[in-house]
Amino acid sequence: MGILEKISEIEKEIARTQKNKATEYHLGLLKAKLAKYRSQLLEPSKKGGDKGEGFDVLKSGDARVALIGFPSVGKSTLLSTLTHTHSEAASYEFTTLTCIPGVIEYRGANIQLLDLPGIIEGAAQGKGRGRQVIAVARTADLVLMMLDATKPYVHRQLLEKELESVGIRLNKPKPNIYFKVKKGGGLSFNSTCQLTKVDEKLVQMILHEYKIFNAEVLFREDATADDLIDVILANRVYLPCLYVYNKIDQISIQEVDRIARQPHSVVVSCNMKLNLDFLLETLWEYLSLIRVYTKKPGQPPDFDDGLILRKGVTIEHVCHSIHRTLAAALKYALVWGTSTKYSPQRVGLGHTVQDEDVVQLIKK
Ligand SMILES: Nc1nc2c(ncn2[C@@H]2O[C@H](COP(=O)(O)OP(=O)(O)OP(=O)(O)O)[C@@H](O)[C@H]2O)c(=O)[nH]1
Repeated sequence: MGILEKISEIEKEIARTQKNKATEYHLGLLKAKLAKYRSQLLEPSKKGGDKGEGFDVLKSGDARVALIGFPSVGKSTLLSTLTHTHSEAASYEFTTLTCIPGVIEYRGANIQLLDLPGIIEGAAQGKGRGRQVIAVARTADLVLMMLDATKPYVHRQLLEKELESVGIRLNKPKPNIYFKVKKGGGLSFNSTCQLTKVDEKLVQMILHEYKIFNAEVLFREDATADDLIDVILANRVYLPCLYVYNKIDQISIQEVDRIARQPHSVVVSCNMKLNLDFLLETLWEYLSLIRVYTKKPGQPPDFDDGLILRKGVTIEHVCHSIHRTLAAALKYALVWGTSTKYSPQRVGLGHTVQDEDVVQLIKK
């Protein structure tokens, strides 16, 4: 019997067992067993055959959100409330074993939401499956860090540290440092502003640490040594992060108010369905999604089937998202909406569209 089957057996038995004084020990034992098997699943297998089991989830939909958080913060509850994929929620820890893709359908977009197992401390060092958790997070467009509003702030710091140590940078732009390894000529070091955190010597020492002796380095901002290292390693992932504080039904209104005012933070209660609309709106905003509607000549726009795109895209992207040959065949486009001065306006491939624009494509 595989671990997953053993777990499901125990789960069934727990569900069958009535909760009372007489069954207390039995239940306790079952839960302990369950926890043991579940923690085994969290460890990397020696045979190296644990690649599957829910972690290789295909990227689908218009955007992908990695849900990250400690056990029992309410991730499963959030998933089952917002998506159509059911994930078992329970009052004990480590309910979520596999990474179950749930899809949020919002404003016509499919936002893939991945429910990852609660990260444990030290996950970045390769302990348990935390490593894979982080691998999934790296492929996401956004990290949704779920926190328990009743728990201390240190939880958030721990998670941030975990992500940080595997090279994930949250809500931080890529350091504005130009860096290029050269074949010869030593180090050419320059900056366009005053540097208060590093100097040439430090930069040189860091580079030597990576066995780089010839390079061109240009600081375009007052960056730190850590920023430089990020640029040298070049394998960092810069992701927006939304902190979602759940269980606000358990804390005072003053506390809710204080948390809600923190940057990148949304307060919710999954159980009581409080503020979930605002969470979805914020998610949409953070993912930079827009909707563009197409219209055939002489017909009303198709508002049921919009195109889901990212902020900043042009008519060319609109064409590509319909058919790859369309851009080459385009004569011009007519656009109605906030991106134009008047509606309709005749525009070319380079025109940037905005949310809710209506586009009519005229072919040559
Ligand atoms: N008071 C309160 N409890 C909540 C809320 N949301 C979830 N819970 C409870 O928190 C417990 C854990 O919820 P889950 O959704 O299983 O948490 P999880 O993060 O998926 O936990 P793991 O699967 O162990 O990682 C359950 O008993 C939920 O009923 C909420 O908004 N308020």
